[in-house]
Amino acid sequence: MNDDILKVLYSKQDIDAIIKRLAGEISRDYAGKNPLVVCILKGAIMFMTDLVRELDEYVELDFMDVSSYGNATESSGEVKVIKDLDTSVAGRDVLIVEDIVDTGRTLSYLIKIFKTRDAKSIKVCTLMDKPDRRIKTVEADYVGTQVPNEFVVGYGLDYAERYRNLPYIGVLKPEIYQN
Ligand SMILES: O=P(O)(O)OC[C@H]1O[C@H](OP(=O)(O)OP(=O)(O)O)[C@H](O)[C@@H]1O
Ligand code: HPA
Ligand SMILES: [Mg+2]
Repeated sequence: MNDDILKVLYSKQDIDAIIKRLAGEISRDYAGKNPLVVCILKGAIMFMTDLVRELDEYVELDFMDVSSYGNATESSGEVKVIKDLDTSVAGRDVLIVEDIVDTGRTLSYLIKIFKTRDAKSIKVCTLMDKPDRRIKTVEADYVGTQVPNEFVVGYGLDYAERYRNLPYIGVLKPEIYQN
């Protein structure tokens, strides 16, 4: 295990089981719909690529890069679009794929944008939900698992751009970000 990790919350096997369940629900709900799956970079990259390989239906993929955390463990409060979609969402069934919903700022911003762009439907699939920290009232339609109010890293999630490539999700030792 990486020395900076206090404890592992979800092993790769745990994550795979969560993804299989979510993929079953999504495949059932989107049968015949050809949704546009929008991966929110960078955190959701591992989750999205594993999730779509478990889906039965045709999907299209696009990517949007938004950021509010910079190199910190607290949201700056301002969400910035760093890379926009290539695809028009007008008239499309959009499935936003997120790694984590924390304060909810990122998600509420994205939903607002996609509504103004006339998406036919907007749903959200998140691997993790951290409801204790919510500032914006927003809920995902598909939730992998709820996590406690701790800063988690791995499987796409970073602290200061590190730990994204860990194959598991763990809690970072507080001394790493307190120093
Ligand atoms: O609910 P919130 O408080 O808005 O937090 C959740 C968002 O924050 C993280 O992204 P971040 O801005 O760190 O960018 P990254 O995915 O590139 O790490 C995470 O991947 C979510 O997108
Ligand atoms: O717990 C977290 N870990 C990493 N990135 C995050 N972005 C929001 N919450 C988190
Ligand atoms: Mg981040």
